[in-house]
Amino acid sequence: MKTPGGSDAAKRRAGEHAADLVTDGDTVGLGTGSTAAHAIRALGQAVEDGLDIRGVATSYASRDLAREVGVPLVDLGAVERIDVAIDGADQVSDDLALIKGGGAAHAREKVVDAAAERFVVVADPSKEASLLDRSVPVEVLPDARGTVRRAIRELDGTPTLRAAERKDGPVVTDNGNLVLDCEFGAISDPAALATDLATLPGVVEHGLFVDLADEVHVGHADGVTVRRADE
Ligand SMILES: O=C[C@H](O)[C@H](O)[C@H](O)COP(=O)(O)O
Repeated sequence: MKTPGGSDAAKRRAGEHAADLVTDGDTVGLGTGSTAAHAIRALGQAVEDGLDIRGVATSYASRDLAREVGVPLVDLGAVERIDVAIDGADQVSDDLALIKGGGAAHAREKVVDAAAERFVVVADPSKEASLLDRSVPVEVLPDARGTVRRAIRELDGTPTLRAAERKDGPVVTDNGNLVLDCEFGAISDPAALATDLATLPGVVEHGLFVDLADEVHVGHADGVTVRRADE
């Protein structure tokens, strides 16, 4: 689930800074969420100014925004390689592990972000943490919600079915599935938890992104700081 907060100016600085990395001919992964949206808008402006790229959307929302601002799109199913992906995060740890999926887009985001030669995370300072401790979104097949809920409890997690805000009933993802937001407290070993979650039957994808981010661009009042995985 989304945590409210984070300055929009900081998100915009991060998004625009990351969009500057994109060069002519690139296939670009277009992340989902309020921070990635700033990057998509900046890319739309760059395309208007002559940049030649094609975008790969990670959700209906990023696809619609890309169309609105004039970023040419290609279907994920038609690409084998992505040059750079720009995507937001709900939380970023010191070692660049991420929690994503506040907008329930993490399944497609993970495919796109993992396929990118360069995966750039954009964030505001409210997303930074030494250890991940937010709830982990887990997308599940609708008929597996009960069995996965039980399995999450056996992993010492507390699952909550994500409810829709302007519709009765649960959130249904772009893929037609449901989301369990799973509380694990402070996650000392995200890689181990990621493996445990990935092996549960009925789990389509979870929102732990471990060893995927190449760099994180964090917007501040007076500029942008960049942290790299190889530093
Ligand atoms: O499912 C949504 C995505 O993982 C978003 O990238 C994430 O929730 C961050 O979104 P925002 O930039 O709006 O905080």
